[in-house]
Amino acid sequence: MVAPPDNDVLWARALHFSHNGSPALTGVSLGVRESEILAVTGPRGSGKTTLLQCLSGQLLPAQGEVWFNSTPVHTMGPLVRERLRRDRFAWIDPEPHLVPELNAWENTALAVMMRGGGRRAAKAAALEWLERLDIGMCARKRPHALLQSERQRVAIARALVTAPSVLFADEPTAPLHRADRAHVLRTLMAAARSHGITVVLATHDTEVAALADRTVALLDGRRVNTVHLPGASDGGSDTEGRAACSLSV
Ligand SMILES: Nc1ncnc2c1ncn2[C@@H]1O[C@H](COP(=O)(O)OP(=O)(O)OP(=O)(O)O)[C@@H](O)[C@H]1O
Repeated sequence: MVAPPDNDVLWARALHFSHNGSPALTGVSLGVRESEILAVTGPRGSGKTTLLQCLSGQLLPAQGEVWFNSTPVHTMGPLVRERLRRDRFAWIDPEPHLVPELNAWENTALAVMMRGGGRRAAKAAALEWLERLDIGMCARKRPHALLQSERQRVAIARALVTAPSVLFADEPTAPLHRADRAHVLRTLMAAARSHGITVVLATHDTEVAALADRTVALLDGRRVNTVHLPGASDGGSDTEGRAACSLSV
């Protein structure tokens, strides 16, 4: 077992995964650099979600390795992986999954309290993030009283409020309208950049992928190419440089 390169916060080698015998990933390798925003693109069924689930320790690959910093994730037991996900990672689904009995700020603050944060500080951080995502006025509403797009903003606030090391976002703006989508994405990306959060973003939308530093494309569970964005700078053998990008909230 060889440890990953130092500048990769996440690193995967030759991942294979099958869902009930049908292959979803067949030999995918990639590295994600610290504070990088990486878009994983590909058509429906190409393996994007499965790749994010393997990288985040939700699924164990049948073959291959996943490393977070210098820690092997693929050899961790379920409890250690769970703790890693809770303490260092965050996840945004295409559909918001909120606790129906809790209002918007409580749903958001829950992520902080699960990491051991106090209620008062958790509430303050939650309200700040809801405000930043333009849903401060919904803070006391329960999920059933919110629009789908508002619920998704709450889910995004909940993911950002803990300033995770890595944010996995699986089609995070799928339930939003076009205008909403751009604003929420820019907020998400700007927050990630200002807090140094590494983002792995699954999307089949080229406009969304264009906001990332780098794109990795999948087709039928394999990597097919890498798009270099204008401004990518380094020229080594692995030339997937980081594009200059300035976004503000
Ligand atoms: N729980 C599951 N059970 C069986 N097959 C699955 C399951 N999840 C995914 N698959 C299959 O694995 C393959 C990869 O699916 P995956 O969801 O990772 O792709 P994707 O690129 O994220 O697709 P989408 O954009 O539709 O979410 C597909 O063929 C899919 O049908």
